[in-house]
Amino acid sequence: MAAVIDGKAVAEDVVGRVKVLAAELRAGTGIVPGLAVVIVGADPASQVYVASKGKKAKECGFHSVQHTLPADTAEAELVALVETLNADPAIHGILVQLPLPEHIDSGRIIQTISPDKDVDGFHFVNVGKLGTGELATAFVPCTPAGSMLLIERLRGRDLSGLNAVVVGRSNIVGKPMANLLLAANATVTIAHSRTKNLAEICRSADILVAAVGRPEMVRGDWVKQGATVIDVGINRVAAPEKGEGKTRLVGDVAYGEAAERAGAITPVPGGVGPMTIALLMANTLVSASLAAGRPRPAF
Ligand SMILES: Nc1nc(=O)c2c([nH]1)NC[C@@H]1CN(c3ccc(C(=O)N[C@@H](CCC(=O)O)C(=O)O)cc3)C=[N+]21
Repeated sequence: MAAVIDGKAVAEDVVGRVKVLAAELRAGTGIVPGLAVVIVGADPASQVYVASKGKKAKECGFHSVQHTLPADTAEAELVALVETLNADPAIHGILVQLPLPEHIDSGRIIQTISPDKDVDGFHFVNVGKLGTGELATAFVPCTPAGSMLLIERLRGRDLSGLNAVVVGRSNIVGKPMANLLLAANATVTIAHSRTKNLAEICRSADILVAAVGRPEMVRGDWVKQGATVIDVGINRVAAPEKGEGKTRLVGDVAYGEAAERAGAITPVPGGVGPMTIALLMANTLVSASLAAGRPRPAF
């Protein structure tokens, strides 16, 4: 049976370090890390995530602001808000919650965020740095960065000789995850919905990362004996066994089956999700430290 990777505990560990470093920064320079979260529209799931980001930022001793804009906000207005935040010296991290309403070009909004405040790591400058291995100065997207910290704790920082398979090719998770694994010397395959022999390719993985957004798509017999399985999926599905209209969260991996073969596996919830928020705090602390002219803290 697989060891369960306690993402919540590792996230608390990361947040604990952020708190200490934020207090040191404040004592040494008077600078308080500032995080601005922008949400457009009232999607209930998005509001829950945004609230937990604000709560965690306060817990870290950060200056935390939230801008909630109506769903019909014009693109130009959102651009103007981002430009104001870019120019605000009290703000070191800007996160515009995705997805945005259809009438707004999210690419344009992301590229408006100053690369120095792009704690999501979505700006071309940060994507390019990650792609060229300039990890020492990049902001790396929080979900892959958090997943990588979990992998590091289990398998070390050097993944030479190990096969890693990433299922999913999004700009937010799949592609940056593959780049991080490659930077750690793993042999990396990116698989996706059009891949032939998906099960067979997954079975070659010593490290299997599932980020497809399809509930329980990765089955137990896709998992190599002893593999490290990182489940990035968060899918809300009906749970009639809990009562009428009830739901539960499942990942992109069929957990019970996969746990019989994996060496270690992340649960959902309590795996990658808490790490995503912890790395957002870490990125904001890094940004504030750099703005203060201090060396970049490592996580
Ligand atoms: N610009 C942008 N950056 C993001 O990082 C971003 C975003 N937009 N849009 C939405 C997604 C989603 N996301 C999550 C973060 C934490 C949990 C999390 O903490 N989940 C917990 C609890 C889940 C629950 O109970 O609902 C867990 O997995 O244990 C989940 C999802 C960040 N996102």
